[in-house]
Amino acid sequence: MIGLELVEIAHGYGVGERRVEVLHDVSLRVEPGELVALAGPSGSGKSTVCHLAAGIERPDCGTASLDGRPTVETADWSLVAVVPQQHGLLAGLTVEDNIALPAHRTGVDPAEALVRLASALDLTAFGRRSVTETSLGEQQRVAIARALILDPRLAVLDEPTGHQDDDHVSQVIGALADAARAGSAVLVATHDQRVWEVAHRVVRLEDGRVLA
Ligand SMILES: Nc1ncnc2c1ncn2[C@@H]1O[C@H](COP(=O)(O)OP(=O)(O)OP(=O)(O)O)[C@@H](O)[C@H]1O
Repeated sequence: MIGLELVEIAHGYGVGERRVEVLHDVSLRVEPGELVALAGPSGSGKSTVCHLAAGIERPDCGTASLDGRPTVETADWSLVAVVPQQHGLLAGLTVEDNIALPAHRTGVDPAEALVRLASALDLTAFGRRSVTETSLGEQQRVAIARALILDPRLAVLDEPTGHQDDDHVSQVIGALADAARAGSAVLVATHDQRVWEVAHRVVRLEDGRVLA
């Protein structure tokens, strides 16, 4: 078990008068097989929690760990995979090559998972197209497929339905629920009530604190 553990995290940005304290004493756990939604008003700190959970940043105080190991030391996408708000796709690559990138880097054959995820997320028709020739919603689904291609131990997704219409929201939610069923710990920062409805738990942040 174990999975993701954030323990008594405090985090902020800047120095001196420009210092902003963003998170205060945030503790949160996502077990393998669990889909947890992180809700809260704009500016409450959801993206900051995602960055720390995914190991993109190291917390000022407290710990962010996966199975007991700090996520900031985990560069392996089969362990921690992330969908940032800006998607982070490689512009020079096709849709398929972006999705398969974590597999290619680790020597895993992506063929079966690529077909499955492209179909589940309605990406099959333009797999060979450059990502620069796709819509923002399509790019977001490419980033989600890329995050899930190695069945990661932990997937962290920041507003993964933000650019989707209703049908594609259902597909994204289905893919995240499938990932959790397959054993991933899934943390989703989202304003989208449709994600809250399928999540095992909804954790609410306000002013950088977890509401009881
Ligand atoms: N690099 C940074 N430097 C300074 N302040 C920052 C930085 N990143 C975030 N902040 C501030 O931290 C607070 C929390 O931001 P964060 O992006 O985590 O919120 P959020 O809940 O994800 O918001 P949204 O729902 O609008 O995406 C905000 O007040 C934001 O202005």
